[in-house]
Amino acid sequence: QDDAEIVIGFTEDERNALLALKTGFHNAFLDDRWGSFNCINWYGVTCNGSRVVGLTLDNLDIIGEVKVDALFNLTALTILSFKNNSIFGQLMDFSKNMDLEQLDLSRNNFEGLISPSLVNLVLLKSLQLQENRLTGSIPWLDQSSLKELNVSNNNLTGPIPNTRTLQSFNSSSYDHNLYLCGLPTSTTCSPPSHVNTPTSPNKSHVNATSVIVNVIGLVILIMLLTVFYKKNKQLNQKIIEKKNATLEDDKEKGDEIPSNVTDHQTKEPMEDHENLVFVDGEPEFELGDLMTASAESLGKGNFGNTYRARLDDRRNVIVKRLRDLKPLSHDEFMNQMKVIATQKHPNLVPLLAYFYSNDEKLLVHKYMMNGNLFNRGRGTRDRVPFRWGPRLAVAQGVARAMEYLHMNPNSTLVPHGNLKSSNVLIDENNMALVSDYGLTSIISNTISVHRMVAFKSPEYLISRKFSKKSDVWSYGSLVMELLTGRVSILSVPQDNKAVDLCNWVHRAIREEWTAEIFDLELMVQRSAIHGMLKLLDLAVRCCDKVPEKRPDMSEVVREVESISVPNIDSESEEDLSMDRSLTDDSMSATPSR
Ligand SMILES: Nc1ncnc2c1ncn2[C@@H]1O[C@H](COP(=O)(O)OP(=O)(O)OP(=O)(O)O)[C@@H](O)[C@H]1O
Repeated sequence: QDDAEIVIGFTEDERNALLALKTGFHNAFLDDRWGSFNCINWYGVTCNGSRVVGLTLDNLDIIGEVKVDALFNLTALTILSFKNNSIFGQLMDFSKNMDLEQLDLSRNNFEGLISPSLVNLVLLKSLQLQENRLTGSIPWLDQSSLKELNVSNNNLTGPIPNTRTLQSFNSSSYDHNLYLCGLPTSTTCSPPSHVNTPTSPNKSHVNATSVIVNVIGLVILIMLLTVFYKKNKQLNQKIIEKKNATLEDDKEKGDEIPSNVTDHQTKEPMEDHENLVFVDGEPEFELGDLMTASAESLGKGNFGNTYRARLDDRRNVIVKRLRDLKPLSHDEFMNQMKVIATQKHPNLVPLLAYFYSNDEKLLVHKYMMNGNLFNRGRGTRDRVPFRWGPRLAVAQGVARAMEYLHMNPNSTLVPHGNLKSSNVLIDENNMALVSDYGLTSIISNTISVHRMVAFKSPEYLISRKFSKKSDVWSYGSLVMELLTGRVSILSVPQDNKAVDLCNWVHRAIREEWTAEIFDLELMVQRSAIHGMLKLLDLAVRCCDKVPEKRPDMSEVVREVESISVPNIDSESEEDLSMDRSLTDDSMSATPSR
C-alpha cells in the first residue's frame, strides 16, 4: 500500500465519517481543508492518539444536511460543536457517542424531535440546542452531569419533564417555544389536548410527528382565534357597560386613558389588544371571520407559519403567525406595523391588517394567486413555459419595489434583508410583488442573523455589517436565478441542487463556459440574447464582493428598464408561437393601473 494512504491520527472509519459529513455540508472552506490522511491538517478536528475526540465547526456558514447516523463511527467524540451555521436535517442519533461531554448545535436549522438518545449520555455536561426548528417534547434528561442547557427558540411543545436536572435550569433555557409548559416556566399546562407527553420516539415516528405538529400549529391558531373572538365579545359587552363610568373615573383620578393605536378604533380603545387592526382604516372582516374560514397551511417560513384563509365572501387572505420576534411591547409592535403599513407600491405585497396579543402576533396580507417566483421557475407537469419577457418583467418589478424601499424617506425599515425568490409573489395579472419587507425591524437580531439572506452577503461574513448594498447583492443573485433557471442557495438552502449563484456565474465567466449559464428555456429566443447578456452583466455587478462597487437600486432600475423585450413577431422563433398567449403577452412589467 502507498504510504500516502496511511491515515494518521484517526481511524479509517472516522476519516470516512468526516468525509461523509463534508459531502453533506457543501462548504468550500472545508472542501479545501479536509482530505489529507493526517488528522492534524483537518480544520476543526481534534485527534488524540488515533481517535477523533473533538469536532468544532462554528460560524463557517455551512449550508448543508447532516444525516441522522452521521456520528455512528465517531465513537470517541467528547466535544461536538456546529454552532451558528445553517445545517438542517433531523438531530443526529448519539447512541454511539457515549463519551460526549459538550454538544452545541445552536443557531442552525435542525428540525424534528430532540433525539431521545441524549438521555443515555451520562457524561454530558452542556447541551445547547437553541435557535433551531426542533419540535415535539423534551426527552427525559436526568443525568446529574448536565450543568448547562438551552433549548430556547425552537418549536417544542408539551410539559417539561419533571426531572431534577431539567427542573434545575432557569426558565430562560426554555424561552420562545411553540408551547412548552410547566415548571420552571411560568406557563401552566392546561388545556393539554394538543400537548405531547415525553416519549422515546422511534425513527418511523419522526415524520408522522412533524406532520402532527404542523396540524397542531393550525389547531392552536384556530383555538387562539376562538378564544380571542369570545373574549372580544365579552369585552365589547363589558366596555359598553363600563366605558362611561371608567372614563369618568379616570378623569377624576387624573389617570391616563389608554392611548389609541389606530384612528378607526377611537371609540373603544381596549379593542386594540383583541382585534385586527386594518391598514386602510375600515375593518373588512374580523378575527371571528378568520376563525370560521377554511385554512390551508402554505408552509413554515423562517419567521412563522403561513396560512391561506378563505373567508365567507370567498376572498382569500394570507395569515402569517410571526415567531422569533424582538421582545416588543404592544405599542412598539404597533408603531413598527404602522411604518410597514405606509410602504405602498404596486410591486409590494399589500399588508391588509395586523394583530397583537401577548401570545400571538399576526400579519394579514393580500393573497397572490399565482404563487411565488421560486415555484414559477420550477417544472411541474402543467408548467407554462417561463420565457424572457415575463422574466425580464419580474426583474424590473422587483427592482422597482426595492428602489422604493431604499428611497422612501418615511421608512426606517431598509434594507429588506430577505430578498429571495420565495418572497417574490405573482399576482392575478402576473405581476411580481415583493413580500416580507419590514421584518428586519421586528425579528429578533439573533434570528435574523441566522436566517435572513442579507446576513449571508460577503460583507456580513467579513465585517458583520450589512446595508442597502446587501439587498443589491441579493437582487443580483435573484436575477441570476431568473437567468440560469438554477436553484439559488439563498432561496432554498436545503435543496441539494442549490448553488451559490454569484460564485457559480463568476466562475462560468472566468473559465469561459458562458454558454452554459442561461436557462435552455431562454435560449430558444435568439433575439433576446442581447437583453439577456445586458441583464447578466448587471447581475454580475450587483454581486460584486465589494459592496461599494455594486450599483444602487436606482441605477439598477434605470438599467433594467432600458432592456427591452424584442418584438417576437419579427424573429424566426417559431417554437414560441404555441405558448405566447400564456406567457409573454400575459406577463406585464408595468402595473396595469
Ligand atoms: N401573500 C401571499 N400570497 C400567496 N402566497 C404567499 C403569500 N405570502 C407567502 N406566500 C407563500 O407561503 C409560503 C410560506 O411563506 P413564508 O413567507 O412563511 O416562508 P418563505 O418565503 O418560504 O421563507 P421566509 O420566512 O424566509 O420568507 C411560501 O411558499 C410563500 O411563497
